[in-house]
This record gives sequence, C-alpha cells and structure tokens, in this order.
Amino acid sequence: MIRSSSLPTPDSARASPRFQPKGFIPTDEQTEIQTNNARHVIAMANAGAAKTTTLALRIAESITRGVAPEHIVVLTFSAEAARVLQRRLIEIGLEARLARRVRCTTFDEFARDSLRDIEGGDTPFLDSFEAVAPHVRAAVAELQRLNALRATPRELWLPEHNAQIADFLKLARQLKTQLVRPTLEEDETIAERADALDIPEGAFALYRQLEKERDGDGDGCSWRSGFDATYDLACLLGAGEGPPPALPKYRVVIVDELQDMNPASYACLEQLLAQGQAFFTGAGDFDQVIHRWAGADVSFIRSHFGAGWRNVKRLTLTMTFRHGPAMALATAAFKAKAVVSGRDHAAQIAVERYVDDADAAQRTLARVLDWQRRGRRLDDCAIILRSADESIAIENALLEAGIGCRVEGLEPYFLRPEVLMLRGVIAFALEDYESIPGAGKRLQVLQALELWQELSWATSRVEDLKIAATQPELFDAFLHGRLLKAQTLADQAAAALSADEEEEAAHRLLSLASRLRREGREAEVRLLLTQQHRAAHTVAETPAQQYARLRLARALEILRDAPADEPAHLALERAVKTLDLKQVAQRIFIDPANAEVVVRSIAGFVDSARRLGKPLREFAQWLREAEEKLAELRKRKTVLLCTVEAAKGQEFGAVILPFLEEGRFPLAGCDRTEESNRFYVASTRMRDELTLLVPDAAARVSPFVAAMKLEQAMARGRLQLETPR
Ligand SMILES: Nc1ncnc2c1ncn2[C@@H]1O[C@H](COP(=O)(O)OP(=O)(O)OP(=O)(O)O)[C@@H](O)[C@H]1O
Repeated sequence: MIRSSSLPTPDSARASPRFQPKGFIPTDEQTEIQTNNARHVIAMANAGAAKTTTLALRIAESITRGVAPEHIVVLTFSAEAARVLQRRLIEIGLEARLARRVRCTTFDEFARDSLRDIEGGDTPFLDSFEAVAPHVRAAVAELQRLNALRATPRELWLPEHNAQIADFLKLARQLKTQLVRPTLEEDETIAERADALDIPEGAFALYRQLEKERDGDGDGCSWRSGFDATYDLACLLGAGEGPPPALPKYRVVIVDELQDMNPASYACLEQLLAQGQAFFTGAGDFDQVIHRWAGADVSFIRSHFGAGWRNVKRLTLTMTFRHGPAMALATAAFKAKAVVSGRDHAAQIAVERYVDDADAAQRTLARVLDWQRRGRRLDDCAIILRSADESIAIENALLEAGIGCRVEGLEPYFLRPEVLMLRGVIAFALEDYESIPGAGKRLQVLQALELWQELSWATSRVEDLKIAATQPELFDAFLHGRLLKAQTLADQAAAALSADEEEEAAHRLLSLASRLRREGREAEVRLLLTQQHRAAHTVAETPAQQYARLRLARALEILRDAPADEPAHLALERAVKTLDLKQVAQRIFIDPANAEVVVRSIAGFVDSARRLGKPLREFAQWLREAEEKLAELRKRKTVLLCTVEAAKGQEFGAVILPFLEEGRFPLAGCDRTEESNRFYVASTRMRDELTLLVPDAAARVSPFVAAMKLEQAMARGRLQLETPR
C-alpha cells in the first residue's frame, strides 16, 4: 500500500495542482480544497457551490499523486449521491477506468459489506416495513406474555395496528441512529430509561425485545433492515472489548452530504479514519437536511463533527456555478443567507397558475413540449414532486402526448400493485389475458392479486406463478382454483410447500397407505384417507380472505355485466367500490400513507378510462398499446419524473415544480424546516429554467414561492448581469 507520501502536498504541487479538470477552471477556493495538506478538510457550502465537483477534484488529485483508486472510498447517505459522485469523476476528466475503481457507496451499504467480512457471511436483509412487521408482532406477543406473568402486570403501550407499527419502526430507527443501546445500566429500570429518552415505556421495552430477537440465539444476527447495519457496525466498533474488528484500510475517505450524518454513521467514520490513518475530505450543506426521518442530526454534526480531530481545515466554497444571479438571489431570499452566483446567465424563473390537478398536469406537459421544441434535450428536464403519489395526472398527460418518462424515487403508478391487480380483474372479466402484454407483466399481476386477496404462498411457489403467467389456460385456472375458491386446510398446507415438497408429501402418503394395506391395517388406511378427505373439504380461510374472495367475485360480475357500449370508467367505479381497496390497503400496508396512495392511484387509473371514454374492452386494448408505447418511448430520451429525495445531488437544464400548494408543499403534518429544506433542494436543481406551478387561489399558494421574492431577485439579477464585473 502507498503510505504517507501519497497525499501531503509538496509546495510546488500546491502552487499548481497536478490534476487539471476538463471543461472548467477551478476557482482558488476549489484548488485550495483539491490540494490541501491538512489531514481533515471540511467544506460546508450552498447548493450548487461545487461541493461534489470539488470532492471529485480532490479524488482525482490523490490518484494523480499515486494513490491507488482502490484505496479511496466515497461515503454518502443516499445511493443517488454516490452515483452522482462516481459520474462526476469522469465528467471532470478522470479516466473512466480509474474512476470506476473508486468505491462510491452509502454508509449503510458500506456497513453491510464490512459486517459480511467480519461475520463471515450474509445476514438476511428485510427491505420493507411489511417484512419487519411480523417480527414486531411476535415481539409484542412475547412482551404481553411476559407482562402477564408478572405479579402486577404493567400497563404498556404496545403497537397493534399497522400505523402504530410503522410509527414504532420509525422511532426504533431514530434510536439506532442515536446509538441508543437496548441494554440497561446497573439498577436502571426500563421505565427510567424510557423516561430519559422521552418515549413510552412500552416502546422501549419493545425496542429491547425486538433487538433481542434480531440478535439471534448466540449464532449471530438473524436479520437486518435499513440502517441496522450502520448501527450494528457502530456498536461492534465501540464495544471496547479488545481491539475493534478490522475495517478495510482506505488511504483517502471522502464524504458527500455530510449534513445527513448521525452519531451511528459518525462512529463508523471515525474508526475508518483511525484504522486507515486516512486523509479525510467532507462536504455538505446544512440547508439540505431532508433525511431527519432517517436520523440526520444537524445539531450533532454541528457540534461534534471533527471536534476531536487534529489538523482540521474548515474551508469554504462561496459561489454557486449552477445558476445565474437571479436564481442565486431568489435562493438567498428564501434561505436568508448569502448566495453568490459565479455564472453569467439569465436564469428564467416562471410562475404559472393552475385550476386543478389535471390543469397542472397539462401545464407541466406544455412546458416539457416547449423545452423540446426549442431543441433542448428531454433528459435534461426534470419534474420534481414533493410526494410520489402526485405523479399520476402527470404520467397520464405525458403518456397521452407520447413523451417518454423515466422515474426516480417513485414507482410508475401503472406498476403499483393496486393498479396491476385491477388490470388482472379486467383481464379475467373480459377473458382477455393478452391485454396484459408479456409473461413478466402477467406474473406481476398474479402476485398483486395474491397480495390483495390476502393469500399467502411460499416463495418457492413463485415458479408456479411464473408458469401460470405464461399460459392463458393456467392463468384462468389460477382465477378459479386459487382466487375464487375458498381455501381449504389442504390448500393451506400445500401453499406452504414448494411444488416438489408437495409431490413428495403425496408420494409419502401413498406409500404409507399401501404399506398399511399390505400389513392388513385397513382401519388405519381408512382413517388416513378420511383425514385427507377432511383436509381437502374443510374451509380454512380467514374472515379477511373470505371477504376478499366474495368481493372479487362480485367485482368480476359487475365488469362482465356492464353494457358493451358503457364507458369503462363507470363499470370500473362500481367494481372499485365493491373491492373496498382502501380498507384492505390499511390492513396490508404498514405505513398509513400507503393507503392514501392506493386511493389516489386507483382514482388516476379510473380517470384515464374516463378521459378515453371508451368501453371496457377498448380501454383494456388501449392499456396494452399504451404500455407497449411506453416501453418504446423509454428507449429514447426521456423526461425525468422524480421525488425531491431522488433529485438531490443532481442538476437539470429545466426544472418544473408542480402542485406548489399549502398542505402539499410544504406537506401538511411535516416538519416545517425540513419542508423548507426540501423546497430549497428541489428549486436549486435548475441550471437555466425553473417553472413554479401554483394554484389559482392566491390564499392556497405555497408560502415558499413568496419567500423567494422573485420579482426583486429577477430585477436585481438582470442588473448584476448588465453591470460589468
Ligand atoms: N470552477 C467552476 N466553473 C464553472 N462551473 C463549475 C465549476 N465548478 C463546478 N462547476 C459546475 O457547477 C455545478 C454545480 O456543481 P456541484 O454539483 O459540484 O455542486 P454541489 O455543491 O455539489 O451541488 P448540490 O449540493 O446542490 O448538489 C456543476 O454543473 C459543475 O459542473
């Protein structure tokens, strides 16, 4: 490994950095960071002030000075930011073959990889609240059991419903980012600790119980969900029993999005720096904290970051290069801070009023078309949404206009399980399986139907679903043999087995029966067969499954009985009402916000039928064609439809922000400062043009728009451009 001579900069190199980027000349501030001798360099700066670019310069400089790319690691909070930095290395002119060898990853991914090395194997990863919820329920049941055994059982708040479980899981994640261990001090009680943490006693008791379960029976951690790895690694590194486990020894450690760090990720970073005796450079912007839900802890970072380190240089990047003075001034007004533009460009900022969502979608589309008409690249235009479920009207408008769109941070609403499920219902009602193109899509539809009918099927049975998806006859058999048939004890048992296991079980039964017969034990044979007969005929479905089955049968009848020339949306509205999807969503999804999304995406789906005005069969045909068209459009340049979180770190020639209404952005019920940070992130993604879509009624307009003091910013911006520097 290349050691200490690799980064400290000789005076000659300081005067003229050896790495020269392509396409721009670094400012003195950038050069200072690129070539600095200090072991720790920290740069906090505004949006667009070249943080990512300068970190890329620093990396390229290290490589130019002989550090192997493999000895450099970039850590970020979001995967997108890691990708952006890796791309930026190439954009500034570092050879792609070198850039690709630099490890750019998230803190949690890094922690997961490190734990895999330390523990010598993979730990199952649960990637959603839905996947973790059964463990929470089991822990609640265990706590209730233990509590009942006490001489005087305590009154504990324990989550029962999905929404409460979601709240608990969010709280548990916060505790972990703060490195709150489940263990108690000597003589400390659970109630005392809960009190100190300012959380209900039951919540802390459950946190302890769940962590105990996750810890496994002494044979290692039994599962992890998001951010658990960072917490586990931080705990392991800080355990204090002997030397900490070895981490990969990096010579240069780079952190982008520094503001999103928390005590757990900081603990991992400190060890990484210490073990590799690494040089550190980090950059961030406190106004871009939008991940407090995931433990981003500004006060901790402000007060602790680098506090115990020696040889720390805090440097600044004062100019934004992303946009011209008008936008810089609007941002300065919005965040009440100094923002200076280093770009001579007259940014266009337009505010447009809309009457309703459909109108906002049409105006968004008009902006995109105008951008395209002026010869600008579609993929340099982004529509940024506060909430993923606001995409529906816009997706419909883009699709109808033949504009291809790619999504980040959200799922196209056509692929949401509730819409896939409805498409399955339509296909079954019309007996037109071809309306769902391709076996892959049909498989997704079958899986969505399973989910919505609240049926469980062993993962090993996915193969059966795949086969059903390829053959129309089996697709139909799935409807009658699985979805519309009351589940029996035998079905239940079979569902838990793979196809091979089921065959083996049947074979075992036959062998047993024939052996008993050979041995003349007829009574036992009869008993065996009676048991089997009973299992095959005893209905064993939950009330929810029965309700879902009857509702599905009724919805199919409604669609089949619809007059052939009736516009599809009327029959669909009746079917959707019968399916009662909102209530089912509240049961299936852990986060209550999901139930709202379900209602909105179904409404969007029915709305596309309403606008088309055609009968069901033609609507199904249109869906198929629309889907094929979409796939075709995606191969060309596409406009980006994304959430604020996904847009972070990126930049676009044109940015459109629709639905800027009080209650929608800022989103009702969310922390106001964080909402303001989100708006700051979203609006500062623009390079040349920004469109702000606001409601017609002035009283409903998002206060964020007024806070930008646009008229003033644009007038002063123009003046700045006209005045020679
Ligand atoms: N010296 C320079 N001259 C001109 N343009 C520059 C210079 N340095 C960086 N840029 C450009 O400025 C823009 C913003 O840079 P960058 O993305 O690095 O900012 P950032 O601070 O990381 O932004 P954010 O935090 O908002 O994601 C990019 O288009 C980049 O190419």
